[in-house]
Amino acid sequence: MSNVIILENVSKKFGKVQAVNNVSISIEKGSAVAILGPNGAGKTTTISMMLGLLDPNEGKVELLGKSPKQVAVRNKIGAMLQEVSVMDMLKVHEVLTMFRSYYSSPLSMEELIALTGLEKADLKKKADKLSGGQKRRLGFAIALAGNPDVIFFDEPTVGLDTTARRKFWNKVESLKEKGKTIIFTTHYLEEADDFSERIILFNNGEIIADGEPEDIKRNLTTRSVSFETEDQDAIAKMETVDTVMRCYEKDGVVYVVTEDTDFVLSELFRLNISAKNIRINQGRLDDVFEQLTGDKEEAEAG
Ligand SMILES: Nc1ncnc2c1ncn2[C@@H]1O[C@H](COP(=O)(O)OP(=O)(O)OP(=O)(O)O)[C@@H](O)[C@H]1O
Repeated sequence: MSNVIILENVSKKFGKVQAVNNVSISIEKGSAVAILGPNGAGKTTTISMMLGLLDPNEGKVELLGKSPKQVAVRNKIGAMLQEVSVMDMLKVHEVLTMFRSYYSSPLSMEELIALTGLEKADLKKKADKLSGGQKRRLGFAIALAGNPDVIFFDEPTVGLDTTARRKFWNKVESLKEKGKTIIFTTHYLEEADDFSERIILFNNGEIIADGEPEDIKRNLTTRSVSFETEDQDAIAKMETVDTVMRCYEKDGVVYVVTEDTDFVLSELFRLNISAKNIRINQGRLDDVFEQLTGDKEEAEAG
């Protein structure tokens, strides 16, 4: 399969801040990729370089085999970025007509409405009179105006309620089915897990994990054995077991964090700890994320 985006050893500095550090990424045509990471990890900077909106200090960026700045490339991409500034005095249908005119084979107004969930009544409103959710839909429609092959979304669902979020992702699913390549950043791990087949996890300007959501979860999260027990010494006993990383109690349940849940289970029986409701828990990606954010805050606090 061909790559639509290639970043080779790309770095970007803002003054002394190393926003992106020696990042290499190839993205295949037709894939849906989530760029995930805590605040300030370098996600927006990376997307901006993919789009040719920022120049890297080092490294090479190719979009559809060319420089992202070429008009022929721009004609085939669409982007919904965090700050949408549209001409406020214009009505929604005027904004869309204007954007459609920039492209050689734009989507029809009807298709744009159907794909983005804009209501017919919204079209007559002035852009600055739209609600937050409606503005997002307009941003979405602007991104799709040129019927792009590659679509970028930078935190597209921030501030949307659950229903609006679900509707947005249903629409994105339909774009995926049409074979579009989709790249999005998000803070919502659930979204990355549900709507991408690949997660690229950023931290401090570097890629710290890249793979299928399942693999990322398996590799980055730790598993645990949990159980309920009357045994007051259960934690002390389990802490002596090989492979156990830590033990703690929460809401009356003892958690034993380990990479080898089979071994911990056998030790639980060997040590004669009377336990009920025994479970094996796959760690959650949210925990990894919280840990990364926590590490960063600790580092910043000195
Ligand atoms: N124009 C700029 N000038 C100076 N520093 C910048 C600029 N843009 C980004 N940075 C810095 O570069 C780093 C990466 O920022 P970036 O916006 O790429 O992160 P992010 O992962 O998108 O974060 P968020 O999730 O908060 O949007 C941060 O330390 C940020 O403060």
